[in-house]
Amino acid sequence: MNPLLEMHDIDAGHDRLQVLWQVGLHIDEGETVVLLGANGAGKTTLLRTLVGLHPPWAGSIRFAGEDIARMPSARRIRAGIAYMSELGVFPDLSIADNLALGGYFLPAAERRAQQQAMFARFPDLARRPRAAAGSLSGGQRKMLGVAKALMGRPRLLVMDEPSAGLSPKFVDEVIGILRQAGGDGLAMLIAEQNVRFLDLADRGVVLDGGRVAAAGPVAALREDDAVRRAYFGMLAASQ
Ligand SMILES: Nc1ncnc2c1ncn2[C@@H]1O[C@H](COP(=O)(O)OP(=O)(O)OP(=O)(O)O)[C@@H](O)[C@H]1O
Repeated sequence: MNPLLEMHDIDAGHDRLQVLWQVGLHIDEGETVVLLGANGAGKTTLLRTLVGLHPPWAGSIRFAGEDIARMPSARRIRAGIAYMSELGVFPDLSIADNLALGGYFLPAAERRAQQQAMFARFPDLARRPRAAAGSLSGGQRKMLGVAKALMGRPRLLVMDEPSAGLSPKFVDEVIGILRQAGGDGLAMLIAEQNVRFLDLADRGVVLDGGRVAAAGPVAALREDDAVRRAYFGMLAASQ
């Protein structure tokens, strides 16, 4: 199968501080990949580089066969890449307006149809569509973030720490929502510190100090002693 996304030899940083060192990553159509790493490992920098919010210093990014490394963010969205930042939603805007923003590039009729489809898929959001997103519970807010990202019918959904700030109960809820969001050929890249997200994944990539420390199918990663010691032990202990 041809990869949907291929990133090769990505170097990136902030001012003169290099954060990513020759990072490579690929995702096939419909595949879910979890990007694991401790605080400061470079996960957010890598995701922002992928979606066009942070220019890489070096390296290549191909999406659906096209070189997108210098493509502006707006065109990457139109090409099928949706990004859910750690914040996810605009808390002062209504649920309906958050969804409408997610479908900003769609023709009006399609945007309305997609909004109805999201309300049907996530009934919790349909109860009070005019309520501010900030009035939702933590889990529901993530649900809205996912629905907003799905509005534009992406081929790849990129998420930065969907579990951030959530209690274990809501983490379960978010994992359930993402399970529901998958399928239909949607690929997902999820940056996380919470190893429980590996349950969702086909493959994992472990970033350590801005370098890929390990990558492979989830089962193989769980068996990798170095990875277990460095991450799973530490992360399991932090749950
Ligand atoms: N805007 C910035 N200016 C300067 N340094 C930054 C900036 N953003 C991130 N960094 C630094 O880059 C490194 C990687 O940060 P990044 O946010 O990519 O890691 P992360 O793996 O997403 O961490 P976290 O899980 O804490 O969000 C860190 O050392 C961080 O201090």
